Parts: sequence; C-alpha cells; structure tokens
Amino acid sequence: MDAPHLVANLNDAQRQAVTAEAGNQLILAGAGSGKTRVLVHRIAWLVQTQGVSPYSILAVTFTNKAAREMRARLDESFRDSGTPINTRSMWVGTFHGLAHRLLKAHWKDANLPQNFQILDSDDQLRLIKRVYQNLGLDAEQWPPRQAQWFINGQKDEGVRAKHMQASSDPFIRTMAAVYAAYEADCERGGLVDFAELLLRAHELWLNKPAILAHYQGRFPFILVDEFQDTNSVQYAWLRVLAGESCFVTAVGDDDQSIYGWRGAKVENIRRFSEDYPGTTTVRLEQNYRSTANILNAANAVIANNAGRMGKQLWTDGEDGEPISLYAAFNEQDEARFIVERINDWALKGNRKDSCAILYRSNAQSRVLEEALLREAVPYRIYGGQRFYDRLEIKNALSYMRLASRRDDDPAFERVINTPTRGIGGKTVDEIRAFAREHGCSLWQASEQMLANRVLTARAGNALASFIKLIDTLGEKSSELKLDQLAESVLESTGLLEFHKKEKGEKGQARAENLEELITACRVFEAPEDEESVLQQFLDTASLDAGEAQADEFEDAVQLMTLHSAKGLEFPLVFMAGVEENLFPHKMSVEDPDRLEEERRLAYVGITRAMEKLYICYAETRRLHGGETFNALSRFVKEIPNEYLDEVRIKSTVTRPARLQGKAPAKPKGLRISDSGSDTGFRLGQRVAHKKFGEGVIVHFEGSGSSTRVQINFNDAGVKWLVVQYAKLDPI
Ligand SMILES: Nc1ncnc2c1ncn2[C@@H]1O[C@H](COP(=O)(O)OP(=O)(O)OP(=O)(O)O)[C@@H](O)[C@H]1O
Ligand SMILES: [Mg+2]
Repeated sequence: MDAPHLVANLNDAQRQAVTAEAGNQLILAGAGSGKTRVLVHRIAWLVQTQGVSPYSILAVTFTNKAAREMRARLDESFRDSGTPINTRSMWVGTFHGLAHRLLKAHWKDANLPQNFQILDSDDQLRLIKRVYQNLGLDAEQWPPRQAQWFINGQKDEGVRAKHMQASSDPFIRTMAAVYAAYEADCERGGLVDFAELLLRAHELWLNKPAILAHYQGRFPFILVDEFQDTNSVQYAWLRVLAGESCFVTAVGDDDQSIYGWRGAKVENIRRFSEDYPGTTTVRLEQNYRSTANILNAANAVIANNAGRMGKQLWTDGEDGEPISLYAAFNEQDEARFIVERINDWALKGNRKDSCAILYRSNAQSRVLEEALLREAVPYRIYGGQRFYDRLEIKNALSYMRLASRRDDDPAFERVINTPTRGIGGKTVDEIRAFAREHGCSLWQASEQMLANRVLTARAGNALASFIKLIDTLGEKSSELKLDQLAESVLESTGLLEFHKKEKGEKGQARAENLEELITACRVFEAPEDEESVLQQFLDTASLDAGEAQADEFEDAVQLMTLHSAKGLEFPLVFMAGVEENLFPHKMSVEDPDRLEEERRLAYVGITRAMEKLYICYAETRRLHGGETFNALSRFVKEIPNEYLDEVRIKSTVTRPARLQGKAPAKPKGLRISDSGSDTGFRLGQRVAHKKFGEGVIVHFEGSGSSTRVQINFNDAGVKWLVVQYAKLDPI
C-alpha cells in the first residue's frame, strides 16, 4: 500500500492531506503553499494505493488549462507507477466543462435538443439586443449589458424568470421581462449560455433522481480546486451530487477570492464544514513558490484587509532580489521597459515562457502587444482577446455553426450579410419579425418567406443564394474533413477575401487568423467517437475560448489579466499599470468591499512571481481614448520600502519622489537608452509632425546630430525619425 514516490516531496501537513482516510476535507491555505499539488497527489494516491478507479473521481479545476495540466501531471504519475491510464476519459474539468459533458450525455432529460449550441458572452448580448427590439425597449434607458449581467446573476443564484417575484421597481420589472423573453428564445433555438450550463446541470440532479443516484454511485470522490471562487449554483450542484455518501476535498484560499463581482461566494468556504459533517480542516503554511521578499510584500498588502480567515505563510527560501518599481513616463515607455527587461532575461539564457505580464484590464494588452511585436518577441495571451473571440474567427465559426445547425439564430445574424451580399437591415428586420410572429428560427423564417415570395426580387435573390450557400456547406460538412470544411467556408463565403481587403495590418492579421483556423481544425482531436467532429470542434471552441492562442510549442511571453493568472506561477512577473483608478479599478475605489477584492487581486498578482517581480506604473496614460494622470496605486504603498527598489533611469525630467522615505537608488545595471537630452526633447513628450500629425516620443537612439527618435503617432503608428530633419514641434 505504500507509494513513497507520491509522498516523498511533501511536507508533513501536505502528506497528511494526501494520505488521509476517506472523509470530507477542507484545505485552507495561502498562495503557493502546494494546494494544487496536494490535490493532484491525492488523486494519484487514491488510484495507486487505495484501488480507487480513476473513473470514479471527479475533479473540478478553475480553467481548462488547469484541467489539462492536472491530467498531464496524473499521466506522468500513472506512467511512473507502471499503470498507464487514459486520463482523457477522467472527469477532470471546469464546472462549465463538466456540466456540458453531463448535458451532452443527458440532453433529453435536460430538455435540450441533442445538438444544443453554447452561447458565448458576445452571442448572448446579441440575442439580448434582439429581445430588446422585440419588446420595443429603449437600449439607452436600460443598457443591454445590464440585462446580460442581470440574467447571468439570476442564473448564478439558481433563479429562473418564472421564479421572479412581481416587483414595483421598474428596473426589476423590465429586466424580468427581458429575462423571460430571452429564456424563451434560447429554449426555441436550443441555445445554452454559460450560466445556463450550470443551472441546467443542477436542475438535472433535482428533476431526475435516477440520474443523480447513478452519478452519486459513480463518483465517491470529489475534489475541487480554487474553492473560494465557487458561486451559489456551483456550490449547490456539488452539494447535491455529494449527497450523504461522497467524500469531498475542497481546496481554497479566502485571500484569493477575486470573482465576487461574478457571483462567487467566499462564504462557501465557511459553510463547508457545516454542510459536510466530519470535515477535517488542513492548513498549509509553508510557501514553496516565491522568494522571501516577494512573499513578505504580498503578506504586507493583504494584511490591510479586514475579516480574513487568517493564515500564516512563511518560506525558508532565499530573500531574493527586491521588487523593482518602475515609474514610466507613459504607457509606451512602460511597455518598452518591460520588453527590454524580457530581452535581457532571454539573453541570459532564460526561456520567454517563464515571464508573464499581468494587467488589470484587457485593454491594456494592446500597447504591450505592440511593443512586443515591434521587438519581434513572441507572446501568447490567455483570456480576454482570445483567438476564438476575434471577429473574423467568430464569423468563420458562425458559418460552420450554421452548416451544422440551421436554427442557430446568433450565428445566422452574424453572417447573413457578412461579407456584404445585398441583404440589408430592412430585410433582416423583416425576417426577424416573421420569426417572432411564427415562433420559428430565422432560418425557417427565411425559407418560408422565400416560398411565399414576400420579399422584393432583389432581396429574395440575395437571400436565396445565402440559403443555398449554407445548404451546400451543410452537405459538405458530412463529407469533408474538418480542415477542408474550414477552407471551403473561407473560400466559398468570400470571408477570407472580405477580411483581406480591410486596410493595412489589421486585414492581414485577420487573414492570418483565418488561416490559423484551418490549422486549428487540422490538429483538432475529437474527444468522443459518437458525435460529429464539427460539433465537437465548435463546442470546444466555445468552451475553451482558445486559452492557448499562439503555437503551443513556441517559447513565448505570457500576457494575461490578473484574474486569469490565478493558480499559475512564473519565475519573472511584471505587473503593469499599477496605478490608482486602474488598479484598484476606478469602479471599486469608493466601495470598501470591492476595494478589498481588488486588494486580493493584488495579492494574487504578487504571489504569481517566483524569483523576480517588477511593478510598473505610468505617470500619464492614454487608455480608452483619453489621457489620464494617475498616482501610484495604494497597494504599492502598502509594501514596506525594504522590499522595494525604485528603478532610476537617466533622464532630464525631474521625477516626483513617489515613495515615502528614501528609496534606495540602485540602478542594478539597467541600461535604458539615451535620454535625448541634447535634442531639446524628452521621453514622453507630445510633439507634432507635419506629415504624421501628433504623437508621443517613446525612444531615443544615438547622440548629437544623428540622434534618432521613435514616435508613436496617433494615426500614423510608430516611426523612427532623425531629430535634425524631422522638424518636430513640441505641443
Ligand atoms: N513540499 C513541496 N516541496 C517542494 N515544492 C513544493 C512543495 N509543495 C509545493 N511545491 C511547489 O510550490 C509551488 C506552488 O504549489 P501549488 O501551485 O500547488 O500551490 P497553490 O497553493 O495551489 O498555489 P495557488 O494558491 O497560487 O493556487 C509549485 O511549484 C509546487 O510544485
Ligand atoms: Mg493552486
């Protein structure tokens, strides 16, 4: 029964948790203390020493990437033990992924069509906008995004439209009406949004006791990572499944609860011991991830939150380098600084994928991406502007979705006139009205309208050829391989041509993305045999949302929001834009609870770093089209000076002392390019050029009469110019 390799690299508390007798366990511990590691070892230990079947374990992770990593680690462990097991068939996944799998298997019992379609957030919004039109609602008065947020919020709490109490509040009344109409549309079209996956999976347990009993018998062991971020419906789903007979191991950290805004309930941790009798609580206190400087800084920041469950975290590792704080002139300078540090890091022989750039808002990625592109540093983005979220990819996928299922209204709306084919807004409105009146899909409405000849000849012809185009693709979809089908979609619909014609680099990038889609289809491995490969591909694209965007094997810097960095670790981490109003986000500074959630996010960010952390902020920043002047974030001020080192650069600009007390001025060999002080201009200065218009100086190179200056122009992009000839005017 002994398996020394499974417990060799564990401390006492971890070993205890891994080898505990069957029972309910709550592992409550801070960042980097080995929670995820314990979870994986526990599964391996159950299988390898306790004779538990790997298929009777259900493990919930927070992202698809985490699920893949968990499988990879289990693969390795099983291989080492000489009992290879197909981990792809194991029930390891996110709540959404597992709910989807369940609904696929029991679609009939869940009252769904077999080939129901997952709606992502964009599709959902589009559908809600259509509901608005049908109800004659004013989108100015009640922004559709608010309705989206409302509907998802209700579903997360397990509340359906029919459960909603009559309200005298006009907002609630309107939202309830939108919710009801939206539900009806989804029902009719076989469309399932993300929150619906969870709610329906929960209702499946409640409505079909036989199915529930089957799964309760099947999964005596349930393990959940990142438990602090479960929402009400996830908790309920789990609670019902666990019943009285399954054992649950939940792993979490109240200090890392960062999804309150999406309905996550950190109280679920507190409820756990009450709801699961005989729970053993395990605390892990040693951190194995970060240097002492990084860990101490993180501890100091989170200490400012009230009402914590209280945990001690220590390390016996080295102090490491102090955290470097860089005050950039502007967002361009910040990006340039980061890319230079990454290049230095790579020159020292380190891999680029050991660096991560973390930011609070997705929009920040654009400037960083541009700087990386300029220096030809490969990068990959997790979350946010993901491959499958890109406009051109969604267009192509919508054609594939229609080929697979004609009644997919969001897909229909997306491509009916993309590329333009003479089907105007008026015709589309008529189709919508017809569909509404007859309670049918847009596709069915189009067919009937053509049969009844209710459209003008021109519109009718255009619509008929669209219908024919999709039908042909539909026929092909059963004959062709997936990548051939994708190719055929791109060509026959004119989509590739259409995007190629868009101006400049954007069009080119879109064309490249579309070509990349063919590759994605080519390498796609369908997990199941029974179902159509196309449908499986479409489902995977929706669920996975392309978490890994670039070539998986390329050594690339990782960019992501602080939210998506949860659970991950990197030797070198940059936190960009650590400024008041950006981080903490301006929507959160007034509200103490939200401010604490932002602080937990800062704690998550800092604790991602293993060896070295850079914190950057910009004195001026252009974001979302405006220019802002933000102060250094309060979270940085909460870090004691002894762990910080302000990066000083050679510059003609007097810089305000941002830190209290005297910051140690140790340039640490950081060599930033020339300041351009002999040109009369300075970094970050706004200038005007006769031909290129207005821009900001982001770089100097050389000296004297040959000094070149790099300017990021508002419209003309980034250019290198020789100062002497450029005739720049300061503005
Ligand atoms: N006993 C140990 N000996 C050596 N390294 C360990 C030990 N326990 C954990 N580690 C390492 O410490 C790092 C952090 O572990 P892990 O990711 O499991 O922590 P975590 O508690 O899940 O963190 P987070 O809260 O960020 O999710 C990993 O690199 C892991 O391999
Ligand atoms: Mg973890």
